[in-house]
Amino acid sequence: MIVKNVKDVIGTEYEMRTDNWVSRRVLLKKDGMGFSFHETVIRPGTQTHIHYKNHLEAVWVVEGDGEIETIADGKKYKLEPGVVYALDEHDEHWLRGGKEPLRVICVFNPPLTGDEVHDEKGVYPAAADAA
Ligand SMILES: CC(=O)NCC[C@H](N)C(=O)O
Repeated sequence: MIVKNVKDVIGTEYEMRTDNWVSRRVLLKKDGMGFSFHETVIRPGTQTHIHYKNHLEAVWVVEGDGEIETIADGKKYKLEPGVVYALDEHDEHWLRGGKEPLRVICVFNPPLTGDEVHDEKGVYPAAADAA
């Protein structure tokens, strides 16, 4: 069995920090679960273009506020604690932080290897490339 604490990821190579978000990647491909499992905090007032062409992601909002907008149809969804969204069609979207830090728990399938950040098109590389 694997038991970890997110506190042990903070400040390590598995905590990715960008201008718009910080992601603490607690379970990764190396853990052999078939998915990766992260805590992400989106900084207030930021806007991130995301298009996970190589992954499926589900997101559970636990704290804060924000918004997601799907680019194909311009639909906007308010993000608040309890909201879950799943990018089941690799949906290209804008992720916006609100007034308070937006804390979410996310799952990626296939799992991230650890150091992925969005490229200029909002994509994370496929796991084989990232390994
Ligand atoms: C919700 C979302 O996709 N935020 C960007 C970071 C991502 N959650 C990650 O953990 O790499």
